[in-house]
Amino acid sequence: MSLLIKGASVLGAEPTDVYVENGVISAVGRAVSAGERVETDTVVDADGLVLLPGLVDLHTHLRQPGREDAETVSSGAAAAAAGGFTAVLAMANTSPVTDTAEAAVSVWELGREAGLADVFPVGAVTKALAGEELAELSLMNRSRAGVRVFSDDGRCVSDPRVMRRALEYVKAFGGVISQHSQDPSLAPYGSACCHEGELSGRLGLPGWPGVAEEVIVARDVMLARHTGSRVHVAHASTAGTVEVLRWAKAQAEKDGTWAVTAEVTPHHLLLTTDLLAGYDPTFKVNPPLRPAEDVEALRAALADGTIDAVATDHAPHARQDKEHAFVDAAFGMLGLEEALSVVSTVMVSSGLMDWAAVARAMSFTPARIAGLEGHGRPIEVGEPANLTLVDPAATYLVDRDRSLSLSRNNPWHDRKLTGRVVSTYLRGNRTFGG
Ligand SMILES: NC(=O)N[C@@H](CC(=O)O)C(=O)O
Ligand SMILES: [Zn+2]
Ligand SMILES: [Zn+2]
Repeated sequence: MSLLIKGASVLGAEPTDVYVENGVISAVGRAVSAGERVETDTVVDADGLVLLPGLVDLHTHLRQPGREDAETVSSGAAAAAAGGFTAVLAMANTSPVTDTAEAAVSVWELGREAGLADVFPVGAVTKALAGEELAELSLMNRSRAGVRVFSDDGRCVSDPRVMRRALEYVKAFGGVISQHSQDPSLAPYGSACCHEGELSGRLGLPGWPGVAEEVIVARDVMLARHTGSRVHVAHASTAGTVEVLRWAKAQAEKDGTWAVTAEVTPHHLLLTTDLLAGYDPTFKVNPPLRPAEDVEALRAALADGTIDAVATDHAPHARQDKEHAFVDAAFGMLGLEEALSVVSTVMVSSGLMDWAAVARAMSFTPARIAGLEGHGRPIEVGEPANLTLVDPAATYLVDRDRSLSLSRNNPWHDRKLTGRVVSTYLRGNRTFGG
């Protein structure tokens, strides 16, 4: 099995050829197609296209087990491949929760069977996400699924004593706690359903102030420093969080004994709270969409590296859970298929980031944070051919009905985006596109 990708701009640099044999990159350079290696099973003309390392999503919700009507591991992996992802981390808030080694291995195996993207289960921090007793962190880590990222996402590990113990525990095997930062006494789950501000008052919706995120981020970086461990801030959404991160990263660098990393979602990079004026539950998400000042701060933080990664927080929901009055609808929106296009539109077209920076934020760094092998690797000889081809000039209108996800809660429907995934390869096998 061999594949020749001709004339691709690797990470936005001068066009070159990439030759793949048996799932591994075997040559890179302009001479490849001119030389002796013309006998290739598949030749892909990549003129005008950008070649990136396969994207890695630190934050995906697949709904298997429990809500296979909203998403399965297989449908989610198909959506991931369509979005240019070759690896996704599947959050633990399934039913039952991924809080045992058996549950983690089962998700991992479903991913293997689907064969469309590598699916790495995230383990719960606490049993049943109840926030009280630590889950089987070490057993999940030592299982075949090799879990390194733990999160109660959907819920905050709000008890500081539990968070401290979790950080101490994962330190032993180089794990990381990904925190859904929401102080439930400042922003009660379920009821606080949009950004607290002038608009929430006018709409009569109970709000969730930015400080409910910021106090947890501030607390957690101090706990990470105290324990000498690693914390990852999931879906950062406010300018205040960015300020705390800036300070904390400078301290962590000085100390060299602990670490804090952070992700931002595509929707928090583009959408603002005023979309809620129409009461459309598609835009109901946790953390909520914020005002334009926060969006600006998040873009700047991603561009300067204060925020390390883009992660989708792909959160599929069945129609019957979304089609309700705003206050009663489920939280969450789809994200896998359009993530690269949103980043391209918001960050690349504006000149805030180049393609090398996109590769860092959507592949190299997330793979490093999650401790993945074989993903987020440079496009070099000997590396696994996990690759994504992007047409940087393609402009298209998003159509939610063309999605490979089983759900339709797509916030990008009818929006014009620039930059589109053309094809995705997992170890040299095409998992999406032509
Ligand atoms: N983001 C959301 O609004 N919802 C997520 C949970 C979460 O990420 O907090 C979900 O599981 O649906
Ligand atoms: Zn969350
Ligand atoms: Zn989430």
